[in-house]
Amino acid sequence: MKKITIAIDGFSSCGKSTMAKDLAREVGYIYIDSGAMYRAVTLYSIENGIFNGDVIDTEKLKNEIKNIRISFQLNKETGRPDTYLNGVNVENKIRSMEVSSKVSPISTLDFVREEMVAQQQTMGKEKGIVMDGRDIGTTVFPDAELKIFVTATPEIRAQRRYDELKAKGQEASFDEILENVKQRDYIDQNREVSPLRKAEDALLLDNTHLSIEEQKEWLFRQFNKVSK
Ligand SMILES: Nc1ncnc2c1ncn2[C@@H]1O[C@H](COP(=O)(O)OP(=O)(O)O)[C@@H](O)[C@H]1O
Ligand SMILES: Nc1ccn([C@@H]2O[C@H](COP(=O)(O)OP(=O)(O)O)[C@@H](O)[C@H]2O)c(=O)n1
Repeated sequence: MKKITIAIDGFSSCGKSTMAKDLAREVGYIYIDSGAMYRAVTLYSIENGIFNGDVIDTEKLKNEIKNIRISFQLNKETGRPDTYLNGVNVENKIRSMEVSSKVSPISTLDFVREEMVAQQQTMGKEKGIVMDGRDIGTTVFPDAELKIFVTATPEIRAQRRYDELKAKGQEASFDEILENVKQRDYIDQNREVSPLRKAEDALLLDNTHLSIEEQKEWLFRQFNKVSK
């Protein structure tokens, strides 16, 4: 079976990484959560005085972007990759509401995107990779053999994220999450550089009424059609 590149894009919190991780594990591909990389840059910015309230010191971040090293390491307990920022495991910290509320503005910056896209393309050089995000099928891997664009209603997506945070024992407000999901969708779709949009050759999946199992089966069917 030939190795291919799989790009999964779409709106926030609809289940992209859930299905991407499952597929990667099953077929022995590398999985990369590109959103985790933008979240790590955001966490770095919060922790290093790049934010003054909501205002970003873009000059400072531009000077420091090359010092931000992001990597992934398999967590043996969860069987999934954890995100590391300059050698420190930040997997939990990058999922906080504070990071969620600041990540989309950081992701509009052209020099941040340039750096992340270059790293992502290096990770995918050998193919055999599943990457999820917002611009994977349009910008990072425009030649990917399989492209999926996932969507679901904002209310369902906010509910899924709410349930996830609650299950982890984290404080969460449904209304705050719904507002954040809608706000990020707006910024992600309307930014100048690589806005969130469906690549022309991507398959559309609305998983509002699909279970995790059903969407996984759907993705496997698409993979089997393309990788033969
Ligand atoms: N089809 C589904 N039905 C119900 N919950 C789902 C479904 N797909 C994913 N989830 C759950 O929704 C939450 C968000 O999924 P995730 O894969 O992190 O989304 P994304 O990567 O698109 O932000 C997770 O807790 C996940 O377990
Ligand atoms: N390829 C990507 C991936 C994420 N992002 C940005 O990073 C944010 C967080 O991505 P994510 O995948 O972790 O988002 P969730 O839907 O998982 O909450 C998005 O809202 C985008 O602003 C991006 O600009 N490009």
